[in-house]
Amino acid sequence: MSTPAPLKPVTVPDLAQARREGRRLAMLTAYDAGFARVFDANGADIILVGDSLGMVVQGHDSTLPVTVDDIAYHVRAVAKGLRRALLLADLPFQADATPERALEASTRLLQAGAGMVKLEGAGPHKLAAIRFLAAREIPVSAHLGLTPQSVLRFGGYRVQGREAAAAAQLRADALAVAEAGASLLVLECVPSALAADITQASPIPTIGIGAGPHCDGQVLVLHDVLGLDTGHRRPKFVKDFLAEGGSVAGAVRAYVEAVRDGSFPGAEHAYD
Ligand SMILES: Nc1nc(=O)c2c([nH]1)NC[C@@H]1CN(c3ccc(C(=O)N[C@@H](CCC(=O)O)C(=O)O)cc3)CN21
Ligand SMILES: CC(C)C(=O)C(=O)O
Ligand SMILES: [Mg+2]
Repeated sequence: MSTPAPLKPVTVPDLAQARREGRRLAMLTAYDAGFARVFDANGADIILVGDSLGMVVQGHDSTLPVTVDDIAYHVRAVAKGLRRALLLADLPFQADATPERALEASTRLLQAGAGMVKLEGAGPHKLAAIRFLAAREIPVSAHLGLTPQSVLRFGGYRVQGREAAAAAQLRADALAVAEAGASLLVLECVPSALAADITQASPIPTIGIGAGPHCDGQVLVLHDVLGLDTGHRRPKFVKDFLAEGGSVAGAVRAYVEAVRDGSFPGAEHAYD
């Protein structure tokens, strides 16, 4: 019996380095130490404690009920399972309503074990929060396109950026979040051509979910990568990797491999 070789943990600068080297990033959500451990051991680069937990763990039909306490609880659990992957934590609904609230929530999440926080949108308050956090040594990921915390305004979970004006706004927002200091950008449910254009224009790496194959990485929710029925409508962009992987570990290996070699997402998982 030998102890496993020490793993080099994924750091924030590694994200930009991966993009420069053309290595795609594979990200998954996890909510507990058990899954986090298996995801980490099988190659996931980033583990997200997403506010999607409101839907897939708590059973709500939106992410709005999730609190900072909820995210912090799951961050503590997930952190115990990680050796290599970067731990990203969502700022839940209204935790980013003011820069001061965002700083307090983010500090708690970093102290609970996260390495970066993510917030949705690029409105004036959101850009101010990104700027405030980045200036205070808190790595930030932005999240644009279908931002689930905007579900009441959107009137449902709809593809974003289909019209020319909306696409131009999204492109401008992507540049603005990077300028404000974000180090990563999640693009959710946008047409593939728009995500490709934004990825090319963006100074920071992009991670797609329902954003086609031309992003610098991909993310899926744990339940979706394993084909679980969550009781909610199954989005077009998900793929059940358990079928081909044969086990949870095998599913993660298949997902990571497919992201790295560019075979996932296929045209059937994208919007045009
Ligand atoms: N299990 C799960 N997976 C997710 O990816 C996810 C969650 N839960 N909860 C939080 C948000 C909500 N998300 C969603 C939910 C529904 C659609 C959806 O039904 N999309 C339609 C688009 C219809 C259209 O405008 O054309 C689809 O058919 O894919 C997309 C993203 C993504 N996030
Ligand atoms: C789907 C991803 C990007 C997310 O924000 C979440 O899981 O909450
Ligand atoms: Mg989220």
